[in-house]
Amino acid sequence: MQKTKEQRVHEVFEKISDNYDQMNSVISFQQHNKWRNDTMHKMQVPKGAACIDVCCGTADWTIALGEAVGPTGTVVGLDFSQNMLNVGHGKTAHMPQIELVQGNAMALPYPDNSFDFATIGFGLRNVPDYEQALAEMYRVLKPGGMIACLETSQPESLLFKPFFRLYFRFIMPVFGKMFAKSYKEYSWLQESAKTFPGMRELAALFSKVGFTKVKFKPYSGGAAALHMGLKK
Ligand SMILES: C[S@@+](CC[C@H](N)C(=O)[O-])C[C@H]1O[C@@H](n2cnc3c(N)ncnc32)[C@H](O)[C@@H]1O
Repeated sequence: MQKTKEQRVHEVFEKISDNYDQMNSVISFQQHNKWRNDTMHKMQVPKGAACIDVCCGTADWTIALGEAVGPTGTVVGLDFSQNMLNVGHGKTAHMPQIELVQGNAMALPYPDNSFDFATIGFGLRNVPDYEQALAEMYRVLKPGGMIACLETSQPESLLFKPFFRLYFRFIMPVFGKMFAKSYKEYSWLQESAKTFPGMRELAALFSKVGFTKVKFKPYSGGAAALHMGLKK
């Protein structure tokens, strides 16, 4: 029987967890830290806030949120890959405000109106239904709560387009092979990036789910983009 997208993605991340952090720096040329720092600056997360970081992986964004909310706040990092979470546990043991939870982005195990901020970093393109995952984040946010999504995007400049296509098709999987001996797994990353909606299309999906004041910002020529919005 053919595997579903969800099963395939789960296998990929269970397998590459040990090398993920190192690979992430290499394939984004360290840019992912800059993108996240800029996003955190825009979010202005106050001390004491309640946050959820969906598809948290090895917990880098979860940690940034944990630092922002301080000891009086709470941050849930949620991911369906126990191996990715295990790497995250090692990095968050000294931060009691962080709880790492195994769960599915398609059905968040929290009541409506639970969080002030919901983030998803390079996770949305991996889920089987983007709209359902965004609707779940909308549901668990409190009214006035903020969503921030960092994801690969489609460069809009004609100059960049062919470069990105070549990079994703040929260069990124070779990095994968060199560092993680997982050529096949990293091919998945390029495959999912290729079919992910462009910035404007994704912004329209945010609005469709109910978010207001939807804004987006391209990073690195549109290799990635930040989308933000508020729950009514
Ligand atoms: C590319 S990693 C991103 C990790 C982290 N947010 C970061 O920026 O480094 C994508 C993560 O999404 C998780 N994931 C994919 N589909 C999921 C789902 N349906 N529910 C929960 N986690 C999921 C994977 O296990 C993986 O850890």
